Amino acid sequence: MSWGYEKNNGPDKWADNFPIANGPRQSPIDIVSGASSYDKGLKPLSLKYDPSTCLEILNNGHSFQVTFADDTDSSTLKDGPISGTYRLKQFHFHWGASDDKGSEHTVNGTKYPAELHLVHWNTKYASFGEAASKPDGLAVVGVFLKIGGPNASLQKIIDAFKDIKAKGQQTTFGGFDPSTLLPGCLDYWTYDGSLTTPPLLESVTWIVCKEPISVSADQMAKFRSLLFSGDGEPECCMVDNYRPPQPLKGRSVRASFH
Ligand SMILES: NS(=O)(=O)c1ccc(C(=O)NCc2cccc(O)c2)cc1
Ligand SMILES: [Zn+2]
Repeated sequence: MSWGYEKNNGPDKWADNFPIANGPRQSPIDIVSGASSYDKGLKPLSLKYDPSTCLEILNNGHSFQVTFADDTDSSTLKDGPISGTYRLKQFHFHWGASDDKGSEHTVNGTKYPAELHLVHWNTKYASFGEAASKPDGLAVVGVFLKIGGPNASLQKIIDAFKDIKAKGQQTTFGGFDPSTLLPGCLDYWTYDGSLTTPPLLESVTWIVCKEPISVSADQMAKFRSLLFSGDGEPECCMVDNYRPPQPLKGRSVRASFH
């Protein structure tokens, strides 16, 4: 039985096969804004994305993800809390069965209906797979989604859902610019954490944007029409694919803003 988000294979069971689930730098966390410390040494994020590196969109049975060509430094993250150059590998989302939950990180206990993760790997290593096992190997930019007006950029992604409804389905998806999914203000919190799904590797510098982007209630409903299940299997809606906040275990959370 592989890991998932159901009662019998969900976050509370992951430690059975992945003991690092109870490790010292697990993600996500609840961000207590009053306990985060402003660090004037933190630089602004430098995100440079090339839409021509966008390759395909796929349903991997846990979320849907848009994958990028990462054989050159065309789409990169620099500065912010990191040193060196990190390449964009993919982005994906986590969301709830209803608008009152769905994000992985929370802010002062507040859950957002969804959270975007832009996943980057440190080019001091040869590949994503190698970087994923190093303490400074990955950097994930998290962006909260809140219910508001329709998001034109998200709509392009939603229009592709008909081709990736079931687990294992994928389709070409080119020319998409992920910077259209970023909020206007790139103020962020940052802390040392992990992947939020198995193998839960403790290799992620988390960069969580303070400002959410908007998504309409109808657009959120389309996310919930995707399936965890494969074609021909009993249909199981892809919802609540989020891990709850994990213990801080003494870590500090820094803020790039006052
Ligand atoms: N939700 S998350 O952004 O923390 C996240 C990002 C990427 C991954 C991921 O790539 N998992 C597959 C994987 C992990 C380690 C090494 C691999 O070769 C593949 C999982 C969770
Ligand atoms: Zn994620």
